[in-house]
Amino acid sequence: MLTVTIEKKWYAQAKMPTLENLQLSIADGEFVALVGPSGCGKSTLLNILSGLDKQAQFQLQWQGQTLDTRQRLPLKMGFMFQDSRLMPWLTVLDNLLLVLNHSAHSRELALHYLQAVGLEAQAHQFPAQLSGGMQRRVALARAFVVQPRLLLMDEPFISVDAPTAERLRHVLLSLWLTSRPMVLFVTHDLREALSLADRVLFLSMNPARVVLEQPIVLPHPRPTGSTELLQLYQQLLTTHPDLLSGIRQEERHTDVI
Ligand SMILES: Nc1ncnc2c1ncn2[C@@H]1O[C@H](COP(=O)(O)OP(=O)(O)OP(=O)(O)O)[C@@H](O)[C@H]1O
Repeated sequence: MLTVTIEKKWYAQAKMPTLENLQLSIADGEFVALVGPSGCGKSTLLNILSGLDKQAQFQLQWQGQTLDTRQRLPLKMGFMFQDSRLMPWLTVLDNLLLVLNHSAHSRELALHYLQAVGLEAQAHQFPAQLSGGMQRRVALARAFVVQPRLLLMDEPFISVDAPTAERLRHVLLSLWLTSRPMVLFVTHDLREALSLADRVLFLSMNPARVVLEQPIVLPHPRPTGSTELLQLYQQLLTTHPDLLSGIRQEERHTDVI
């Protein structure tokens, strides 16, 4: 179990803290989705966990032990961001080898993950030769090839069309079910959160706190258009209309785009 307690994160020019007294836990092998309105601090939270942001006051506990937050989290971590962030001058295979530091068996491992995302045949192509959806699959392979214990995902399927996003979620789930890292998955899209996660955490606006925690017990696969998932979605909107209104507006905005 990983527990993070953020006492305070206050950006220099801000009128109030972005995060305050925010606590969340992720069990070993658990997939947790984090939803909340734009600007509430989701990326800030991932930056703190990843070690990019060293200015926050926070505490980490891993397996009951308090960790020294001046050091990086002693867990192998993987990341996936809103854009695929592939190196354009490297082939698909070399993009994966880069994060493996060309260690022993790294080529074999990289090819294994490219096969897992259905891109073995594209190993020697460059990112620009691939579609946007394929580039996201390379980014997924790169996130998993390091065999992370904790995977931080910041809206990784934003701005791809709905069928491609559905396929990417399917690939993500098959990778996750094989190796079961802890996942913290940020999204604006409540249906996406419900389709992937074991548990969904809802954040309030600044200072952001976890205001609702929803376990999801539906079996996988859970397509975003399935009756069970839509029922759960509607039920949440009916039970927590105020809380979810900010998120729903953003979903509508995304639909329009
Ligand atoms: N480097 C920074 N300096 C000052 N303020 C910042 C900085 N980064 C983020 N902020 C502010 O902190 C708040 C939270 O930003 P953050 O990007 O974490 O939100 P978010 O929930 O991830 O938003 P979105 O869903 O739109 O990506 C926002 O008000 C933002 O303007």
